Amino acid sequence: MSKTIIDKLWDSHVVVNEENKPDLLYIDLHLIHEVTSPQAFAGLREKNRTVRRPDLCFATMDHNIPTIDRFNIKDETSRLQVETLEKNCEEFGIQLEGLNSEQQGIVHVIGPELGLTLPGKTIVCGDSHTSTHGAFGALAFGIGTSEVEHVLATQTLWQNKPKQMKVNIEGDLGFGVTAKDVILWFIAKFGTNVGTGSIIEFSGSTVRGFSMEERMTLCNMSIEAGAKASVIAPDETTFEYIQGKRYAPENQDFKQSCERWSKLASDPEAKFDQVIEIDASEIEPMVTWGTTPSMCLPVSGVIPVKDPLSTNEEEQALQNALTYMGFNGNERIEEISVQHVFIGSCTNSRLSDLIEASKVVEGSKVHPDVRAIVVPGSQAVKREAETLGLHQIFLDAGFEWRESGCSMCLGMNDDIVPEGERCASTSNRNFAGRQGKGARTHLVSPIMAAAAALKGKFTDVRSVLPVKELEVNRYAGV
Ligand SMILES: CC(C)[C@H](C(=O)O)[C@@H](O)C(=O)O
Ligand code: SF4
Repeated sequence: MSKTIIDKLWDSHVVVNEENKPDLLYIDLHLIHEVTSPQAFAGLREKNRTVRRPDLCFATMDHNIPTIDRFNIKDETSRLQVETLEKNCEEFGIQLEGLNSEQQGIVHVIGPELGLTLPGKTIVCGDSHTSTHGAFGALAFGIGTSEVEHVLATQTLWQNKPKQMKVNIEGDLGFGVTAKDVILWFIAKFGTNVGTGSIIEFSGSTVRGFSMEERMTLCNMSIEAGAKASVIAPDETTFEYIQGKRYAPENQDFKQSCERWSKLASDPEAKFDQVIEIDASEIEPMVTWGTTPSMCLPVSGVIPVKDPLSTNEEEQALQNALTYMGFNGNERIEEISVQHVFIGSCTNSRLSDLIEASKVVEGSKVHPDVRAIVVPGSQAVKREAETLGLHQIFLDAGFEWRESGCSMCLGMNDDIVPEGERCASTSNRNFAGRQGKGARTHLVSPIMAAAAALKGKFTDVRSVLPVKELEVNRYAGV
């Protein structure tokens, strides 16, 4: 029988399969961070249990940590979570990349760059953006804290098999259009529920042409389209990225792995529950204006006012979003001024993101009314960027250059957007209060964020630099 890549990944991990019951799946890699693990470890302790496979767990701290003076965690709860993770990892024998580790970083950035994230694996983490790892042809999804405890204790997880959706993206992206714009455009067009109950396979020539970092951006935000997970079939680009990574298979083992991984593709006749076709040439640089990622327009767009065709509920959602964001409707995106620019997060803090943003910034100055920060996704990204001199380009322009962490992506650490102020952010969520109480978030690509930093308002990045400067970077990563 023909199988999709999702069937292949799923079926090869089923430990128990009984009719009308969820399947018990074996988990190959369990990523852990400080926010969603404390109660899970406490649960183990209460029940006098151990961690079944500490060697398949890997922990880091990223959400709560400061990005300036990183050892000085002022918030009590944050400090407690970080200290608790340290104690738990020590007690249960789990490898932890803590604040003084050269391998520390956002969990979804370090998994791939260390070669822990590999095709064919099942990967879970108590974090919704675990979908990022699907870019490698892994079955990767976020789990809740009680499931974290279950995986720690058993290395398995009960799961109902989701529906399957194929999103096929064909053709070349226009100049200045990035993977971030593709996923924002997709959510703007099909909504935040299009993927609900499904795993998405992204396919097509556009996706094949993407670097691993671009693929990760796409899969990272599939969760904002409601999907449980997303996956991209591994290919030469994937293998090239993995080769030589710290924990990746080596030599003969690597060659054999590649042969095995090459079979992880949907069979031509395989059936999906839904298929969506996208023409990449339609996509433009995008900016969110509201409080969901689907409230999003091309940079040339105008913020909506009342839509006569909308239901009462939709009308209310629109009005609430306009009020929260401080708009009346009818404003042009390019009129919106920003006070903060954040280049970072597990969506867009990898080396290629920083390289692209630096090309926009080089030789210019941040607008005097803007505070702009660059937060590399990991210590490795930071080191690589510094070797390339990117930090100097950003610093010379007036950006702050920070230590790695989740930072301004969410209001859980010192990097907060003050009430009523606007931030052009390369992160993935823009709901009310995400970057701090009353903060107004606009999601964009790294190059659009860089352009906004220079102009003090949203601007079409395509007008900022000549074409040759902005050739999409195919750098394979650190
Ligand atoms: C803190 C964590 C549970 C959360 C998530 O699961 O996504 C965070 O990473 C986020 O992006 O909102
Ligand atoms: S960078 Fe943002 S989205 Fe990613 S894990 Fe951290 S908080 Fe979640």
